[in-house]
Amino acid sequence: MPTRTLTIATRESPLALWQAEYVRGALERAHPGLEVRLLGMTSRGDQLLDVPLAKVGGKGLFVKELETALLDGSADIAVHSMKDVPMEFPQGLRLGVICEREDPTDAFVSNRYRSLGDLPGGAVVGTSSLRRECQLRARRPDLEVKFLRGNVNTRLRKLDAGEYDAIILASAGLLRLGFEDRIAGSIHVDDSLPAGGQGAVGIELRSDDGEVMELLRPLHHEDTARRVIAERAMNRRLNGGCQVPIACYAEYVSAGQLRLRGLVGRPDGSEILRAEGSASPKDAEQLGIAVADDLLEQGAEAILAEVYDD
Ligand SMILES: NCc1[nH]cc(CCC(=O)O)c1CC(=O)O
Repeated sequence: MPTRTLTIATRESPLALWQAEYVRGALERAHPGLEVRLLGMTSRGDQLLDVPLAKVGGKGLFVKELETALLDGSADIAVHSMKDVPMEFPQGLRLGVICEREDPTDAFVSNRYRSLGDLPGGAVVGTSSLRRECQLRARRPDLEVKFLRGNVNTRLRKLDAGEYDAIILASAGLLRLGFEDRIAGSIHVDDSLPAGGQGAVGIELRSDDGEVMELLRPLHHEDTARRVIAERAMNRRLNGGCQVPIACYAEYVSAGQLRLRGLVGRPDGSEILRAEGSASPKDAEQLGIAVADDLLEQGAEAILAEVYDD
């Protein structure tokens, strides 16, 4: 007899379901007798497929419905891609654990070309991420960037239909869904700095649910968490998320030192501000704030204000 049932609220895209199943498997392995079930739901971010996310406004387009399910008790935890999770949580909810990070890079995906450098002038590259777009345009102003949204499977289908010469996606999503053979190459973080939290899965729960928090604890990965904390602190200071031209990436340069790199750019690639710093992992939060402050001193605010007003 199961001693307890735990319900996971999840979006229904293939990637979201993979992540929820991953958490279900890890929880059931850690706690024999625990029965975990999935509660699938559709988010606004999944419905609004024909508009850039920067325009539909509001952060948390992918998490709001899941949070409602937590607050009304129909689910116990919500599983998220950390890069889609807003910086602040609603009253009564909190981030419980962050799981071990998958490959954090962006991937170059094409049926005809091997790398960004291999693309001829005028080639059409699909992405709707302002972060990817600004870095791409800065490096290759001769390419055409074309709008591309939809879940990972939809985006691959659009590439295969010939609408694009190449597309850029997170490596993590492709790897998780078994599409590693579609990755022509992962783009070095120097050339496409990832979004904060990219490749990491996080679990949200009710703040007062100590019992569920205890169940989640074995899934926590401290090294990943320190990196993601630094990245999110930078994003929080800049008031940005996945839908703005902000990128950041933290990595260990040694066991005792975390390095964070961040950038803010104009979507057209005409200007990119960069900053970096390092600190002890225990000071991850302050590291993120320091790198953000450096970017603000360089004029990040003006760039971000233009993007929000557009
Ligand atoms: N914004 C959508 C989204 N959220 C998380 C991932 C990929 C998986 C991850 O970063 O953990 C993706 C797709 C993509 O950017 O290609």
